[in-house]
Amino acid sequence: MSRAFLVVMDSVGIGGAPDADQYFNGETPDTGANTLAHIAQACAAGKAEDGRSGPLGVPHLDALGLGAATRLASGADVPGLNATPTGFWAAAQESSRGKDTPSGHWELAGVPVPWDWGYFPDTRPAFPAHLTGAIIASFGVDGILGNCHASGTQIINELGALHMQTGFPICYTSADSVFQVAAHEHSFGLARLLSFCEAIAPILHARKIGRVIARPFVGDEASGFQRTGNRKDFAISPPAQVLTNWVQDAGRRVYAVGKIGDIFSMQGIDEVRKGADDVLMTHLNDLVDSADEGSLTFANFVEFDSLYGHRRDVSGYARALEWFDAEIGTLIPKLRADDLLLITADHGNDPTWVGTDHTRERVPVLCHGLGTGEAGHIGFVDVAATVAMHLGVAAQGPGRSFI
Ligand SMILES: O=P(O)(O)O[C@H]1O[C@H](CO)[C@@H](O)[C@H]1O
Ligand SMILES: [Mn+2]
Ligand SMILES: [Mn+2]
Repeated sequence: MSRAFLVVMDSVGIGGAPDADQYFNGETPDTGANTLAHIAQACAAGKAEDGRSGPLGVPHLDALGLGAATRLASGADVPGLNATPTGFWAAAQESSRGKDTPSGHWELAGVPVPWDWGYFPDTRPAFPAHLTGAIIASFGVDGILGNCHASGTQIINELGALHMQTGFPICYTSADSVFQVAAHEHSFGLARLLSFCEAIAPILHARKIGRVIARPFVGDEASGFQRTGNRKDFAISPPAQVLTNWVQDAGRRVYAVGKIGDIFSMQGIDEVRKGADDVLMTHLNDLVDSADEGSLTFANFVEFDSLYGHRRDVSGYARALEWFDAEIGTLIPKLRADDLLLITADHGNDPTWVGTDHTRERVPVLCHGLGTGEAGHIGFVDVAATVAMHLGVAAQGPGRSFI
């Protein structure tokens, strides 16, 4: 029985979203944002030389169709990515009204978001007084810090010391539908932070805020503060059965690598493997070696987004792409003849753009195991239908298989 490996490169957009003018970083619309093309252009111009050098080197992704998909999506110049694809590729457009991780993943898994997400205004305070009051009461603290839009790494450096003095959690949001809580793992307590976030999640979910995210950190004022790997997302459940349910209901095994379990509130998932991206790559390789016949492995590699996109770090993003590409180059030869490897993304996060938020973009769909060809422009939902078709399980919802 054939197996499928669905791999999301978090935030590796390829520009060209026709509705980008409806999405913003601050006051600036996302029109023209193009994560992959702008990184490739910066590399070719010698402007991404920190820890790497020269044109963007992603030959394995390019051979699958990354350069071709980017040119189709946006017409952009993609220096260094000039391969004639030997994979099967497409450029996918999102219909959900949201440029966040759950919206992108749910739609890739076959279910566009049927509602409008709740957001907090970019004002100070960002949270309405009655919500802040409910949160303070639920936490059993005398106040909160932050109460604004922020970049998570910046705000812990600004408020980490005050947080340790007062014991007040740092609450912040972004252009996404999120309520984030940063607190010190030792002075505040990791278990306390997690139970706190779990307790307030229903209040936020009722307002269609997609996720409450615990953001634990360590360190001190003298040496600086660092976030740890103990982040945890408390997300609204998808509104309908998704690809993972379809596969599991057909009696197949579903493996989640990285934060997929959190994104889908564990719906349809049998086994979770977590860690930093290098650890996740080891898990993915192990699953290529050992995943059950007929199974789905669904993986998310988040560090493109969390370490480099939001931080507007072009060199770092390029290094991550080059690392990922080399890893994929060693993984592909280990796949079985009837395996499908489908590599895609959930939204953009152009590190050359203004602000620190995601960017509305099309995404690449790069397939190994379907021969050579192209599907042109497709929808995110068609990814789920295609994976289901490959596995021989029934698909639901609006997606159409491109095989
Ligand atoms: O700046 P940090 O805390 O990484 O926040 C980012 O992470 C959130 C969830 O992915 C996004 O909404 C974005 O704001
Ligand atoms: Mn994402
Ligand atoms: Mn993000």
